[in-house]
Amino acid sequence: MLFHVTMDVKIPRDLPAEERADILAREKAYSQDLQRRGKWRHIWRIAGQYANVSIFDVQDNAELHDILSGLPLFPFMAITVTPLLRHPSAIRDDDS
Ligand SMILES: O=C(O)CC1=CCC(=O)O1
Repeated sequence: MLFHVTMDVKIPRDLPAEERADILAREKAYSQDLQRRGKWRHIWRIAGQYANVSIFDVQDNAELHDILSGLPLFPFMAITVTPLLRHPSAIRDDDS
């Protein structure tokens, strides 16, 4: 199942710099592992915002929930999930 996910990041300004750096490093490693495993298909920065648009390819809602709630930045993000399905006019074979 494919999901479009928007993550809007809001890290508190008073979070100690060391803690912030540690969370960001863990977030990057977590994301890149999921990308290598084909679960996190796309990640795009939204221009001008500390936010991203991502496409996830997972078994079901529960797997997506587990992945998103395991994000090191999860406590500091507003997340919006939109389920996707193949459009009948799509011509690319790898879109479903
Ligand atoms: O910077 C972001 O958009 C938040 C984020 C998600 C995965 C990652 O590496 O950073």
